[in-house]
Amino acid sequence: MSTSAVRLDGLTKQYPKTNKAAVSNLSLQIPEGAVYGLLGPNGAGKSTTVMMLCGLMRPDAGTVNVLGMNMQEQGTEIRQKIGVASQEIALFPTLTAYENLFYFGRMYGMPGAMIRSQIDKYLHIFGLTEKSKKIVHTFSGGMKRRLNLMAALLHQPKLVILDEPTAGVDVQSRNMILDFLKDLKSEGTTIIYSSHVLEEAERICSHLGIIDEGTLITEGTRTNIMGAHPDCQNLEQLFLKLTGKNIRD
Ligand SMILES: Nc1ncnc2c1ncn2[C@@H]1O[C@H](COP(=O)(O)OP(=O)(O)OP(=O)(O)O)[C@@H](O)[C@H]1O
Repeated sequence: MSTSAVRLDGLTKQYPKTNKAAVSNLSLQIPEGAVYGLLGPNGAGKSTTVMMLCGLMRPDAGTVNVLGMNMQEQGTEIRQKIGVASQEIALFPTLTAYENLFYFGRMYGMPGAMIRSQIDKYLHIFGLTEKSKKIVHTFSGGMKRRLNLMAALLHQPKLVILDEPTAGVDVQSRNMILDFLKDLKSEGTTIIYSSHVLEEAERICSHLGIIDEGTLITEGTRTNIMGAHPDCQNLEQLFLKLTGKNIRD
């Protein structure tokens, strides 16, 4: 039996001055080594779930267990072992690419020599070696997105959480990012991937969890979920079948 990289039990969160929980009694398990697509329409509760999973937000009820540790008791340790690339680019625009990455390396508590070798490795993988001394605010959307991802990976986390990792990038950058994620999975890293781009989820995710209105409506391996709905030819059809066609605002 595979072990879980993440286990959420009965997670509930309601924001102040709202009349409905954003996440309601949500339980899910993410096996080690999975690429887990956390999918759902706008306002479904994905970001709220991810923030609780990263220890950035405290649930009203329920427990978060990451890499065998309890978030309430070992939050600091967990945060050092995970990598998070948020949808909002979290870089210093007036620093160079290299300076940005070095800053993140220091934040993770890595020794200087290790930071430098990791930076060199990732600059090469993501095709940014030539741009390492350029100021980030001169970068294209695709370059910023790749750098944002590199900053989340520098310390070789066992669990990587990516929120819309290809938002605003061109086809080439997207392809590079998705190929890289496949390689990362083959090295045994667990990846949580939250996105609205279902073709990408279809391409890279081994497991899916679909949430709507704060509740998990289906979860499992992609093959099993698709197999249970033979009337759906692709993930988009399945998604619309399970979450409906009403527009969410
Ligand atoms: N700070 C907040 N205060 C009040 N309500 C919030 C806050 N943040 C989110 N919500 C509400 O909580 C619910 C879940 O939002 P959340 O951002 O988690 O969904 P999401 O699935 O990530 O959506 P999207 O795909 O649009 O990013 C929504 O109804 C949203 O309006």
